[in-house]
Amino acid sequence: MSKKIALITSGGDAPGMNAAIRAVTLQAEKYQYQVLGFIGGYNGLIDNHFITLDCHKVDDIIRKGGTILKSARCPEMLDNSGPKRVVETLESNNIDSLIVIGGDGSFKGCLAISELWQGNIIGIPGTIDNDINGTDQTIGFWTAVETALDSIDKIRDTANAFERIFIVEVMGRNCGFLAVESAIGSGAEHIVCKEIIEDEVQFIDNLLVNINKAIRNHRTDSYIIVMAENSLSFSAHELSKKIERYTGVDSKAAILGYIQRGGSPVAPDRVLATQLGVAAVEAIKANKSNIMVGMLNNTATETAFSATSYSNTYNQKIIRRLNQLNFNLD
Ligand SMILES: Nc1ncnc2c1ncn2[C@@H]1O[C@H](COP(=O)(O)OP(=O)(O)OP(=O)(O)O)[C@@H](O)[C@H]1O
Ligand SMILES: O=P(O)(O)OC[C@H]1O[C@](O)(CO)[C@@H](O)[C@@H]1O
Repeated sequence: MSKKIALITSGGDAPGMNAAIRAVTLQAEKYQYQVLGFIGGYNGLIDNHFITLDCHKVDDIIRKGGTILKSARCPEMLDNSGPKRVVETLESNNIDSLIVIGGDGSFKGCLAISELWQGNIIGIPGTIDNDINGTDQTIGFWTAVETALDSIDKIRDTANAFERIFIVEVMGRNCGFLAVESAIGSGAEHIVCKEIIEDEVQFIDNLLVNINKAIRNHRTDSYIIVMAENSLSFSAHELSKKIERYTGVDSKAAILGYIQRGGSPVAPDRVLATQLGVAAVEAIKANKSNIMVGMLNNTATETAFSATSYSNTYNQKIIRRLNQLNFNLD
C-alpha cells in the first residue's frame, strides 16, 4: 500500500540527524513511499512548509552536522492550537504517517497529535543529551562526547602548564550522561552531576576536601572537574571561585556550550541513525503507531511515547556506570 510520510527534526539539533533523514528517505523509496520533509520542527507542520525528499536531496548528507530540515522549539505545540494546526496540515496533504526525530519533549508533541489524528506516528531519538528511556544511546550523543573530549584534552594542556584547577561545564539539560562519559573518557579527576548529588552542601564540602587532598599530595599537575549544566544551584564560575578560595590554587571555569551540538557525526551516530531511520519506516509498514524506535543491548526496540521520558532510573544507571569504572564519587 502506498504511504505518504511527513518527517521533521525537532528540539535541539544533534549530529546524525541528517543520517537519519537519509535513512528514512532511502528506505521509504524502497517501498515507493513519498516523504515530505517539513522545515523547522513543528513550526513547519503548523505553517505547511515542506520540501519533497528523495535520494538526490539526501545524497552525501550522512556526514554532515546539523539538519537539512532545520530544527526549532515550537511553543505553540504546548497549547491546543499547535497540534490542531499540525493535523490540518497532515490532512490537507493526505499524509498518513509522521516520523519525528527529536527528544522526549518532541515525543510529547507526538502524543498531543495522536489525540487528534489516527495516522501512524513514529519517533526516532535524536538529542545530544542521551536523556531518553528505551534506547541505550540517542543519535548525536557520541559525537557530543567526542567534541567534549577534544576540548577537555586541550584544557588539560594549559591546566598542566599553569597547575590550575578547571571546571569544564558540558551540556545535558538535566541529565548527567554527557558529563559522565566525557569525564571518564578524558581522565577527569571529578564529576558533578545531579544524579550523584543528594545534599548539595555536603557534596561541595567533600569536593573541596578531596581537591585539597589531591593537590597537597601532588597527585596530579592539574585537576579537572567535568560538570553537567544545571547540576548545582550556582554557576560553574561560582564553583571555581569557591574552590580557589578554599585551596588557594588558581581555578577557572570553561563552558563548552553549543560546540557540542555541531560537527560531523562520529561512526556510532551515523550507524545508529541509519539503523533507526530504517526501523522507523519498517514500523510504519507494519502499521505501528505511537512508539519510538531505539536500540537496547544491540537489539532493535520499540517504546511507547508515554514511557520515553528521562526518569529516576537513570540515577542508578549513572552511579553504576561510575562505580563500574572505579570513578571517584566522594
Ligand atoms: N508537553 C508537550 N506537549 C506538546 N508538545 C510539546 C511538549 N513538550 C515539548 N513539545 C514540543 O516539542 C518541541 C521540542 O521539545 P523540547 O524543547 O523539550 O526538546 P526535545 O525534543 O526534548 O529535544 P532536546 O532535549 O534535544 O532539545 C517543543 O518546542 C514543543 O514544540
Ligand atoms: O538551543 P537551546 O534552546 O538554547 O537549548 C539548549 C539545550 O539543548 C540541548 O543542547 C539539547 O537538549 C541541551 O543540552 C541544552 O540544555
